[in-house]
Amino acid sequence: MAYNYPPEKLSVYLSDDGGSDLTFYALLKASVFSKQWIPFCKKFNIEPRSPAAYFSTTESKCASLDTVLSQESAAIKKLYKAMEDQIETATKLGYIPEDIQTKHTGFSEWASVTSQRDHQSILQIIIDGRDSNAVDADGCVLPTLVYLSREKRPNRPHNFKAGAMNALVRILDFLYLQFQSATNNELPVMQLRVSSKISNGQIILNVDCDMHSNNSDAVKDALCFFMDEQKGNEIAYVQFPQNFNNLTKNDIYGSKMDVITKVEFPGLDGHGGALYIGTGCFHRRESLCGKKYETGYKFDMKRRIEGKVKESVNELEETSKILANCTYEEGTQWGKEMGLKYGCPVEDVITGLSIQCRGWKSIFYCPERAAFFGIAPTTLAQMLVQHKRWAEGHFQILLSKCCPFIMGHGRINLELQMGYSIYDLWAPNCLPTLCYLILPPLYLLKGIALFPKITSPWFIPYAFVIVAANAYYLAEFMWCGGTLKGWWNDRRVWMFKRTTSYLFAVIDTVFNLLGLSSSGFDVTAKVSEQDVSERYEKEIMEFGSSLSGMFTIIATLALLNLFCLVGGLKRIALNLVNSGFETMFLQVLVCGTAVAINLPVYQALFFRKDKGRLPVSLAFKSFILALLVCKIFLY
Ligand SMILES: O=c1ccn([C@@H]2O[C@H](COP(=O)(O)OP(=O)(O)O[C@H]3O[C@H](CO)[C@@H](O)[C@H](O)[C@H]3O)[C@@H](O)[C@H]2O)c(=O)[nH]1
Ligand SMILES: [Mn+2]
Repeated sequence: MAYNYPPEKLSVYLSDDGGSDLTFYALLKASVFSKQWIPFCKKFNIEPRSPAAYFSTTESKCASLDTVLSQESAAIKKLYKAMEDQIETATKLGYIPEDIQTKHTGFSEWASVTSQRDHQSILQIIIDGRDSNAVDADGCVLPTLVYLSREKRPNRPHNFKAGAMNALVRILDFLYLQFQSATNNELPVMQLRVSSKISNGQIILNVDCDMHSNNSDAVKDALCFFMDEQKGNEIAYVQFPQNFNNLTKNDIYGSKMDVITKVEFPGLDGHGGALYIGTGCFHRRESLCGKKYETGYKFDMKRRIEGKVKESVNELEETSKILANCTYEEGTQWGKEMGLKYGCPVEDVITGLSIQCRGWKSIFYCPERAAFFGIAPTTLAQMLVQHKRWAEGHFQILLSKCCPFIMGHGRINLELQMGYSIYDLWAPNCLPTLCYLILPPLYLLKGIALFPKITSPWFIPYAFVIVAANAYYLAEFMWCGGTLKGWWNDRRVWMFKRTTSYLFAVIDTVFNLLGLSSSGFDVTAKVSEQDVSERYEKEIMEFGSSLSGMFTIIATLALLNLFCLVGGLKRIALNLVNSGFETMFLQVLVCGTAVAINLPVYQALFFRKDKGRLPVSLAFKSFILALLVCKIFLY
C-alpha cells in the first residue's frame, strides 16, 4: 500500500487460502495502521516500506541522524508494536473476542464457517477506493484493499496457489472495471495471503505470503518496461529475482539462488526472457489471461471506461464473490488457457512458458536495491520437500505436451528451449548421482577398478572434467558473491537433493503419468521453533525425525561410502590390489569426497545430542542397511 505510486491507482488484494478470521483481523488492523504508516513513509522516504522489515533493520541507524525522524519513528513504532500485540493476543487466544467482532460486520461471515477446507467465499472490501472518506492521516486517499478467501469444498479440487491466483485475477478484474469508472483507477493492486498478489487493472504484481517489498520504486521500474515505446507492447511479464533475507553467511541449505539470478536468468533474458518464478512478478493482465501476442499489438495504458458505478460496497462484495466460487470455473478456460495453469507443482514456470509460447517476451530485472525479500527454508526437511516439488513440476513439464521442445518448437527460440530444460532435467539427474555414490565405492571395497589408472592417458579426460567442472563452478559461485564454505555447503546440498528430492520426484512423476497419484503442493513451513532457529543461525544442519524416508537414504549412502572407503583403503594398504593406489585413485577420490562432504551426517548420526540430530532408530536402520549392502556385494 505504501508503494511510491499514486494510491488512487493502486488496489491491494489479499487471498487467504487458510480462510482464517485471524488473518482478516490482522488485515483490518493493518488497514488502520496504514493511515499513519503511509504518510510517515512518504514524508521521510522510508525504505523498506514493510514496517516489520523497517523496524528490524534501520531504526537504530536513522535514530541518530535526524531528530524529527527519530521522534516520529519512535511514535509510529509504538503504534506498530501495539498492533502487533493485539494481533498476537488474538492469535494466542485462537479466536477473535466478541467485542472486536462487533466492530466489523465482516466477522459475521465466519459464523457459518466450520472448517478451513469447507466454507463459502468470503470477500470484504476493507478500503473502498471510491470513498472520499477513506484517507490517511494527511488526507491523501488510500489504495483499495480487499480481503478474499475463496470458496473451498472437500470434494472439489482447489488447485492450490494457481486456483487462488485465478480467483484473484477475476475479482481484481471485475472490481477494477467497477472502480475505474468511479475513480480513474489505472492500476489496481491485489494480494494473496498464503500467497499475496498485487495488481492493477492492466498490470498485476503477485507476491507470495512469505515476502515483503524492499524497494518502493519497483512498481515504477516495472512500468517503464511495459510502457517502453518500442518494445513495451510485446512484454508479458517483468520478473524480479527471488532474494531471501534469512540466509546465513555460508548458506547451509544452498538456498541463495545467486548463480541462477546473476548468470543463468540474465542469459535467458537475452533469448526471449526468463522464467516466471511465481513471486515478485508484474504481469500484463491480458497475456496472463490467455491473449496471444500479435505483431502491431498496442495497448493504451491510459484507457478510461465511461460511466459511474453506484453499487454500494455490499452489493459489489455480493456480486464479486461469486467469481471465487468452486463452480465458477466449470466449463471455462481458467486453469487451461486462461490464468495460471492447473495440475503442475510449478504452476508458475509452466504458465510463464505458455505465455512465451503465445508470442510474448518477458524481462528479468535486478534493480540495485532488491525489490522483494522472501523466506528461505530453515531446515533440511523443508528444503528437500520444496525441491522435490520443484523437480517434480519441472520434470512433468518435460514429459507433458508443454515440453519446451514440443510446445516451444517454432514459438520460442532454441536457446530458450534449452534454457528451460536445464531445470526440467533436474529430477532425472538423480540416476547418475546415485550410480556414482553407490558403484565406485562398492567396487573399491571389492578391489575392482572402474576407472583408468592414474598413469594411463585415458586418465586425462577424467581429470580434466573433474578439475574443470569444479573449478568453473567454484569461480562462478565466488564471482556471484558466495564464500568458499558456502560453495562446499552448496555441493553437499546438491548431492542431498539429487539422492532424495529428485529421486522421489522421478518416482512420483512416473506414478502420476500412470495415473496412480496426483501431485499436490506441500506448502513450505513459515515458522520454526526457537531451538531450530538457533541451530539455523549457527549453521548446524537440522535433521530431526521428520522425512525419515529421505533421511534414511542420506544416512545409508553416507555410511556406505564410509565403510567402502575404510575397507578399500585397507585392501590397498595390505597390497591386496594390483598396484592398488594407481588403479584405485579415482574411486578413492570419488568415495573420499563423498565421505568428506557427508561429515555433518556422521555428526548427526553419532555425535550430536541436540534435537536436530538423526534419531537413533534411523542411525541403526541405515547402519544395518549400509552394512548389508556391502556384505551382499562382497559375497
Ligand atoms: O493452496 C495453496 C498453496 C500455496 N499458496 C501460496 O503459494 C505461495 C508459495 O508457497 P510456499 O509454500 O512459500 O512455497 P515456495 O516453495 O516457497 O514457493 C516457490 O515455488 C512455488 C512453485 O512451486 C511458486 O509458486 C512460488 O512463487 C515460489 O516462491 C505462498 O504464498 C502460498 O501461500 C496458496 O495460496 N494456496
Ligand atoms: Mn515461499
